[in-house]
Amino acid sequence: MGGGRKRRRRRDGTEAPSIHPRNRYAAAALDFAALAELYPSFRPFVSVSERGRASVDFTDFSATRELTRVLLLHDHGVNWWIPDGQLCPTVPNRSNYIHWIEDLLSSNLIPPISSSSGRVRGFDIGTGANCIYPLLGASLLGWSFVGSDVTDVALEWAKKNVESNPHLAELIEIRNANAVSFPYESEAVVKEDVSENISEPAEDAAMQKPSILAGVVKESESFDFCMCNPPFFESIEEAGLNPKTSCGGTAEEMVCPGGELSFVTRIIEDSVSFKNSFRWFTSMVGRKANLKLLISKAREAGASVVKTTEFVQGQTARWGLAWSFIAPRNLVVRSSTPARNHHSFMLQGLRREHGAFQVLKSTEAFFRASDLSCKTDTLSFSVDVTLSDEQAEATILHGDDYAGSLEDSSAKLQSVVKGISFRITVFEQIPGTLLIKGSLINKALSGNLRVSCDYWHVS
Ligand SMILES: C[S@@+](CC[C@H](N)C(=O)[O-])C[C@H]1O[C@@H](n2cnc3c(N)ncnc32)[C@H](O)[C@@H]1O
Repeated sequence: MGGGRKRRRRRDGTEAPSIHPRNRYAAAALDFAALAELYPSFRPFVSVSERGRASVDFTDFSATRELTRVLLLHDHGVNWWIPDGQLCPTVPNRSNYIHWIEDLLSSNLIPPISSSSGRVRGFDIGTGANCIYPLLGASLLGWSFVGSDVTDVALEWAKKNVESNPHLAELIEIRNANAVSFPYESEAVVKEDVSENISEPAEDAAMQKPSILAGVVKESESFDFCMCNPPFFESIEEAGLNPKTSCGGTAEEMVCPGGELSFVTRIIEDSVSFKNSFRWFTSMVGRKANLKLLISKAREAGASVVKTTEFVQGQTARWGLAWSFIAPRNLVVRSSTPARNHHSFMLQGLRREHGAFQVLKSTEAFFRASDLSCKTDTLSFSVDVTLSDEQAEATILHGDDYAGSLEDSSAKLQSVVKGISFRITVFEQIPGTLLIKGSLINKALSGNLRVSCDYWHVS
């Protein structure tokens, strides 16, 4: 629907995160006019400019909700509704988190948990009235879910949204985390970390805090993953207010004492008791400063693997944090090239305490093993990798993503395939965190070739 999406760059020149390539909204912008044509109830919310451009007023909650409703129905076959004021999810944004989990599950880094059946099973902490992650995960990928929440309205409407979809109903169970409320044991740790920001007395709040995993997950249960879009904010004023959109969201949905740092810290603390019951623990995180703190907390808690990503989320940055306690399956360096014009590789099994130098040497060794020529500069911590003309031609011309016939593409590309080389640079950010960047040396090729690297921290 509509025109293609362009890759965006930030002011500092780094590439902004892009929509997940498997996201069904990755290829083209939403075509509001076409949706309005198909769904009369959506028509009043679409205005058309003099130039014929259809748009939706995202500051209008009713418009945002109707768009979500028609997208879920049209693209996912899901019947859905929420009452006024409840948090209204943006379907393309929420889909990115689902696909990231799909990537985590399909990676070989850690083995499946022994009790996993054929069907992927997830736990959505704070599923909300909208129940969006279970509905998307079940309809897109056939996953089964337990979705938990604590408010009456969320529990009632999440159940309604499941029941309105008999084809998915068997896959989704909604649980009340309030039913197992008890004082939270590790409050001292949370209080210490966030005390400056807490807006109400932490001890009172602790006495009322419902459980997150403890007591909600049953004893013999196991899950492939948990996910969470936590209440990000410490006060409703802070939640307030993106004037550019109206996605609703009540105080119960958006706010908790200590904000997301406290909430995700509690998930991390709970995860220690459930280390053998979940393959991956994950959460969304709204602030980069919190992401760094939470990475450290996951490591301190003994996670064997910690992984992060950045999500495309409109104007707002959001991150994904994943951790696992399961021992990594293999200690190897391996490549993964889903499309030949996207040259990506993954460094696995490097010990966490390995510094930039060892990572640089592993990178070099990986490319040498693939018969590529490498020049390492230990002063700038970079390795320049050059493909022979034959390797370059094979890389580009057989790219799965390349549009057009092989003959056409061959003619077009002969002039540009010579001399592909790219530079991998290893940066030490905060101690214990390495950033590995791949960039093309010949910028003229950037339309045809992408280089990326994931570095898996393993302790
Ligand atoms: C930001 S909303 C997310 C809703 C939905 N998952 C989404 O992405 O739109 C956070 C949800 O967490 C719920 N919540 C708060 N504390 C919880 C707890 N201890 N266990 C489960 N859910 C909780 C809130 O009621 C709210 O519905």
